[in-house]
Amino acid sequence: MSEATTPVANGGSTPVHTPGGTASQSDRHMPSSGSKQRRTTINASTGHWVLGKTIGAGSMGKVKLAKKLEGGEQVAVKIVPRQSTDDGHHSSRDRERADHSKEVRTAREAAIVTLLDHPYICAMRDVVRTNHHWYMLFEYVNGGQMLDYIISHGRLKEKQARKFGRQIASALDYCHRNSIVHRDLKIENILISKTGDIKIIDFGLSNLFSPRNHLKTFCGSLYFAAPELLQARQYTGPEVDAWSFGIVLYVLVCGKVPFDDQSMPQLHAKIKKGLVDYPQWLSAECKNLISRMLVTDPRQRASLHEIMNHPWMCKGFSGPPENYLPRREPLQLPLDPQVIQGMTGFDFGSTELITAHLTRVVESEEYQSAVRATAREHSVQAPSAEKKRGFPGLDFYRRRNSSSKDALTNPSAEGFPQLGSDPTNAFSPLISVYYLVREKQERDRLEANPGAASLPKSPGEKPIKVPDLPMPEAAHTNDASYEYPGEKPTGGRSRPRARTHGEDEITEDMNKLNVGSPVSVPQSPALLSPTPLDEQPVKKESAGLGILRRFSTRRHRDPDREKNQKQQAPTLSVHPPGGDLATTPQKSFSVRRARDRDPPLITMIHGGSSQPQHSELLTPPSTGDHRKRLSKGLGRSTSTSEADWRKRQARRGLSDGPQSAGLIDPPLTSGSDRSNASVRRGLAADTEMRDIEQRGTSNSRATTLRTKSLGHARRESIQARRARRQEAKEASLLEAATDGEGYAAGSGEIGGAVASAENVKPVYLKGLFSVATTSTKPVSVIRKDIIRVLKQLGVEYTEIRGGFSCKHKPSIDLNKVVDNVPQSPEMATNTVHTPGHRRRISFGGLMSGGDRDDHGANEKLSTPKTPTRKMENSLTNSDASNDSVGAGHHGARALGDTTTHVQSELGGSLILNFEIFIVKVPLLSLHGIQFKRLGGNTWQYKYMAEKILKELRL
Ligand SMILES: Nc1ncnc2c1ncn2[C@@H]1O[C@H](COP(=O)(O)OP(=O)(O)OP(=O)(O)O)[C@@H](O)[C@H]1O
Repeated sequence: MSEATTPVANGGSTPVHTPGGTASQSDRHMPSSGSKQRRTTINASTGHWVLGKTIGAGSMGKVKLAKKLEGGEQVAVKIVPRQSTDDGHHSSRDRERADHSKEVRTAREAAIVTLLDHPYICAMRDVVRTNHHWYMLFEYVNGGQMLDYIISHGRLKEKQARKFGRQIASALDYCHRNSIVHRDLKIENILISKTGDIKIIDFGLSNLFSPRNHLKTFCGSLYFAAPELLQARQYTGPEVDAWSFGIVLYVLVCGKVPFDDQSMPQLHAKIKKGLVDYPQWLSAECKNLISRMLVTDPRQRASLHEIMNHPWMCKGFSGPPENYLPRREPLQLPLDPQVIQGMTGFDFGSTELITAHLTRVVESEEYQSAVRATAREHSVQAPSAEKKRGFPGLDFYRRRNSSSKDALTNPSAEGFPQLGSDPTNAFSPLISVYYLVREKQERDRLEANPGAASLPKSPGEKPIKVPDLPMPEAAHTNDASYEYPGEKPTGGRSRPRARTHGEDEITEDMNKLNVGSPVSVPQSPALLSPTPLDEQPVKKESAGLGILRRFSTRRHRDPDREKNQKQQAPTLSVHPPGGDLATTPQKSFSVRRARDRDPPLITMIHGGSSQPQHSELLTPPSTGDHRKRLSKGLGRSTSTSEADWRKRQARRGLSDGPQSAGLIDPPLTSGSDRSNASVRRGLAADTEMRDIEQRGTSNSRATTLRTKSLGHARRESIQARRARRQEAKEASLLEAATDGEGYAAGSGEIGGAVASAENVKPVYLKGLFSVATTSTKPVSVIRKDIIRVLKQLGVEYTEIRGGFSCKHKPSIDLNKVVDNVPQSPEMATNTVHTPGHRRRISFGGLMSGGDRDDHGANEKLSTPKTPTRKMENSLTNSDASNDSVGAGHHGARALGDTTTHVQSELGGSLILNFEIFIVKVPLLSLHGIQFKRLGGNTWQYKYMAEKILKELRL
């Protein structure tokens, strides 16, 4: 039913509330009932946005590009359907529960992210909730995913990894000091901006934490999940992010995940044991840091503070990364009622309750003694720099940083300030949110009136008018928990992502503080009232499978539930992207629906023991000087992101921003990274070659790669002049062809689109290319090569502006083979029906639907017994997918074996949708190719990208 025909509270006559303002009411005039029209515009408080092409998809929904009518600003819109469309597969109760869970998670993500202001966290611009959807408008991050980066480059040099690592640390520290834990940090949730800086996305599993309480929701992706999660232990919060960060760092520097196994139980066991294999090329410092992060005992694990101060992190920099926390003073009474008003979207209860409880916290002896202690500390140290980092002690840095030996041996807690001891940082969620709301209001105020003075110093000042954040109707039940009740049900996501074995039960801080009774909070934040938008519910689309999501033990753990799941699971099908622009009045958008409507046939790519498997596939070709040269932008000390952020801050007049001298990463001066570079390069190259040989991708590949890395530079020097001449010619043409975001005139699908330089999109990603992805060949040759390789690999493609829209689809209907599949998925081998190429390609477990213990022969066609199961290797909410797990059904003890469910979505995950763009690398006389995954399994995608690159021989 279209939204226009669904009577909703507040209908079109009531202003739509958003965190950023009030949306316009024009949506109420959208087409009426039964219309198949899909939304093409969004009216939000920030303006009118025209939806463009789909740029990503996850388990919550799809992400589309949108352009502002006024001014052309672009944003990424995460479109989250509010009603599950798993018709016939779930009982209505299950569906309701799932929808409710999804609702509160989305509301929480919106509520949290809208308050954050950090250069390395993807900012939310606006949010609109309609009858059927949430539209979350984020800043558009157009540099691709970190995953793509790793695929193109393989493992990173430590210096490059350090840059990213510092940015991740900065963002996490900022979150943690605001009482927010991300809980789903993984390589896929790290995007790269056009300036080469990271942006963390997807706070859908984030939550508030209290240093004095515990969470117990089991969520995240298995490969990145901390051992305590697998053991169903309660946790405070930051420590699980620290573990995930350790995994991410390992992936960055090693090009593979540290814990991997085809067998789910084995994988669980490996994670719990925490035995990590460190490649020999890794520096001792890097190894030490990762080993401090991947400590199975969370109490012994490095805190963010230790991580940020670790010698490896600080190498070449003047100190730990900046965390961009604004300067804060301890709270004093009276509280600002306007700020309190802004906290009502946060599940803390009414304004009266919030005021009462916050007052109690501020008056509590614990808070007051923390204030006194902090004041004492600050009085004996240089205040500004340390405070800006949120760290209390300068001598502490000196101590930790003065001796790498010290830092390498001491446990995390020793000598480090503990979260919760600083009245301005993570003392309690209530206090953190108070600061965040106040700072957000201040930013809004300064944006609206750039000349305005900074924060009002007293609550007596005239309050700033901010929009209300009313609760959604579905969310007015609650208890004294910071964890939304929606933690219980899993969430009706098209692909459940949040996995939990329990519900967090954080008792309100005041209990622990002895200042009063627990806060009674309403259920979930409501950011918006519904507005009558007419639209087709966005259908599910498979994409964004976690890098780790490919296993499941569920069917082996509980046959009954397995059967149940099979019955309930959606049939194998690929849904068209419902939100695409079939009816858009904006002719300027791309229409790319056909690829998603194709039948759910699977092209079975071959597997074989000789083929690369999972994480090993991440190991890249070796790189040479050429790559080094190309990559030199990565070590920039002050990123454009930071610069942008600073500019914003400066505009706002927030002098306490990150612009403080000395706090920003200085230019890299240390030669230590370079000193052993050649040795390490050699080692790395050798190791890579060994890897390549071991995994059987053929010696010729190794040779090719090695030759390429050396030969490419030579070739380039010869061809450089010619290319430069070409470049000048092309430059004028490029400008006109840069709109590769779906706003191109006409359909956006153009024959022979990249036949000439005219359609080549220049990218300013210097440093984000490697030998494997760049070439001095003319565009026309690259285009022909790509077409040749795509045909050779049986990839369907359509030429689009600047590149190719590709689909690699199954050629076998899994429904027909479902009963014949062997149990063993991990050595899945399938036959590729590609003309002239019978290849053996292993999905490396991506087809896994069961564990290894009962697997069959390697060469068998291996697909999950239940084709509709997801192959994700994510952890599943106890309530997710209507499967209770953990204590409720199997007992927490058995969590390791029972809580990770098969969540197959074969149809979606085996159909790869991706794009290849031929791009121009400015100044370097090169063209590069960029991959972008739109949907399908990560590993399959990774393999395909590697395969194409290899065959292209750029
Ligand atoms: N701000 C953005 N700019 C550009 N692309 C984005 C942005 N946000 C998301 N995407 C793309 O959309 C994909 C899905 O986004 P996101 O991870 O937020 O969705 P999700 O449904 O929560 O995913 P998951 O299944 O991992 O939980 C991302 O992997 C990315 O490719």
